Amino acid sequence: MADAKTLTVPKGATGVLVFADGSAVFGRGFGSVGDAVGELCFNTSITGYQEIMTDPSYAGQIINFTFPHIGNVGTNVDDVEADAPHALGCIVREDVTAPSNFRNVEPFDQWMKEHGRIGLSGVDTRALTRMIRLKGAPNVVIAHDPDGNFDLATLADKADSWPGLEGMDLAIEVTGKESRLWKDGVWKLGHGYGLGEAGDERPHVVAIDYGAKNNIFRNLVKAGARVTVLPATATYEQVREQKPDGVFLSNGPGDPAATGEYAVPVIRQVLEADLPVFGICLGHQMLALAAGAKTVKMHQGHRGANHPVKRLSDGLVEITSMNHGFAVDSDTLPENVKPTHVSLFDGSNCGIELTDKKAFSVQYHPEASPGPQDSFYLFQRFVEGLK
Ligand SMILES: NC(=O)CC[C@H](N)C(=O)O
Repeated sequence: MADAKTLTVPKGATGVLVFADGSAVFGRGFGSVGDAVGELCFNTSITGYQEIMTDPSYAGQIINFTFPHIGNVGTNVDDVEADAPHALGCIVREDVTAPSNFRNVEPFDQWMKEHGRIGLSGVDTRALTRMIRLKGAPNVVIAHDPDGNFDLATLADKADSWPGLEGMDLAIEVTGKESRLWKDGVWKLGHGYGLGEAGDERPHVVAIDYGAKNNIFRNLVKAGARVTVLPATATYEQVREQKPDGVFLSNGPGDPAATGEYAVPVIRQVLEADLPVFGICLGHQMLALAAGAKTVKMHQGHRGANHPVKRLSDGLVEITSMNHGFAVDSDTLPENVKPTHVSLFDGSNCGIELTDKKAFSVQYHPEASPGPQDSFYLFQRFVEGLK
């Protein structure tokens, strides 16, 4: 690391990561040219970079991938969790090579450029990860310029003046603006996503989209539900108009406490009406807020595809996909909220159930994408409970 205020840009450096304290890490830029400010986090998944980059929960964040080879299978039109990438940029160890995969449609660096996302390669991503583990997730600027012209002091000031994710509501920015009927089922080689089962006899799930990953909706369809997606700002009356059999609360970016300002009152009304509820990640945090618990910002967060979680009912361990930087504070759970899952990495809360309602939620991502399939059963449990 070098001091951005005193050092010049090394020869050949076309990309840089600048920290609020003035330190900097140089490398080679790819994707879009320019700069972006956000929180730096690390993800330990070995596969699924396209799903990770398009997960709307990464809005406002820059991802440091610990796996060294990112981009080498290119990009395709299927492995997406939203229409476009939401992470602002990414940092990778090795330079992005020409894509080698039969499903490739567009090289990773070109895809990043097309969507205005900045990449930085040739960086010691393990050292960055260790730094995040020691000091917590920092606010940074990622910048790319083919001529290596960086005003490092200005970039450091930009990182310094960014307010950070705590208190930031980003769901409002990434949510779909219109209500829509969801159609796709889960992906099959040679068939794509196909259509879910037809017919209106299926239990109707109204899914509130705080920045949802598409694979959640695909899994709800696979589990036998008809899914209608409503924007994050939907009122209780709008939820009710859809005549739901159950309500799903999606994942999403930003601080749950900030997002909860408009979402939590609606969730409370849904609970009062005794509608069954299932929440994932941000949806989990907001169900907990609605029940009277509190959320906290984590030191480094959990992001990867191999996080062990213990199911408290029977001690079974699920290997899960995770992406969160806030957590439900277990010490604040009211009487009627039972913890159901706990992280085996740090003991943090990973699931709750309301004892007096048909409502449960998990902090992890049972839809995987990318990740293990141990927790698909939760979709089944929710949809079967609606019949
Ligand atoms: N994946 C998510 O829904 C993330 C929830 C929340 N934004 C967090 O970082 O904790």
